[in-house]
Amino acid sequence: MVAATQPAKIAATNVTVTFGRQTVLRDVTVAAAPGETLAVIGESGCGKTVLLKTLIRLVQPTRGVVSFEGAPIARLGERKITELRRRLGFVFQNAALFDSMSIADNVAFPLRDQHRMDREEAYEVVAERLAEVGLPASVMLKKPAELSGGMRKRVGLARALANSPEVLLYDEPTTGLDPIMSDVINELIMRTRDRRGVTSVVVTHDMHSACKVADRIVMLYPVSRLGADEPQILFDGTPDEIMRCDDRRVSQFVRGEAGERLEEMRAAQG
Ligand SMILES: Nc1ncnc2c1ncn2[C@@H]1O[C@H](COP(=O)(O)OP(=O)(O)OP(=O)(O)O)[C@@H](O)[C@H]1O
Repeated sequence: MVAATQPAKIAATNVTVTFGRQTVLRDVTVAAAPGETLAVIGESGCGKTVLLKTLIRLVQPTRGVVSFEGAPIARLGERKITELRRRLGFVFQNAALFDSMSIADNVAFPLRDQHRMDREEAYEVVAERLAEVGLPASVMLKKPAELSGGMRKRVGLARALANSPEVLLYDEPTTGLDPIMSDVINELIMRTRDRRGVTSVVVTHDMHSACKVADRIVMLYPVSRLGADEPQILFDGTPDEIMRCDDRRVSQFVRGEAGERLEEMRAAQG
């Protein structure tokens, strides 16, 4: 349930991010209410991952404010930001597991590193988290290379859940998976929201996944393709509304049509 009267759990307000001469985010405002699942969609390179990294201060905005429960995070010292990051879980695009560590040690990592749990205590939590993502305890002793891509993604989610975060940030959770395994991940995202009441931000270019898991969808467009006064957020609304959106750039993305990209390719080929 989305509580409209509470401040946003996590928000970026009028955020601009520039690397050298390239502006990747331009005056972007997005907010996730407590318990809400927000999907951020858009074509490759439009700045989705940069937005996610900005929300957890892995990238500093050139302008604008990122806030957590209404409080700007820019002024937090290193100790406070470490405390805040413990309240967030990050599910990386490629699962980002340590190859040389067992699955158990990968999932236990935040518990041992941040909570100073001993191995035995941490492994009890690990077994619970693995069960929560539908993996048997028998995977604990395996190495990441011994698992399928879908299993590794689930281990990545189990690790993000280790600290019982209040906010989960997912970077392309279904990329590279077959449709069945993608749906398993979608179901896990929804189940995690329902069971734990977490706020979620899901970056994806998988429209099916966005429509299934999200309460609200925000679509970004690459700054390089925009006019000087055009907003970078082309759409902000529900999955039902995006299906009826009459902005050609939005409907082409929703339907997976190449549109003017084909014309550009033909022009480049002469
Ligand atoms: N640290 C960085 N330094 C310089 N440029 C960067 C940095 N991080 C990202 N970029 C650039 O920002 C742009 C947006 O990248 P980003 O990874 O956010 O795209 P995306 O929308 O997530 O794409 P994809 O769907 O392909 O993952 C790209 O042109 C990328 O090269």
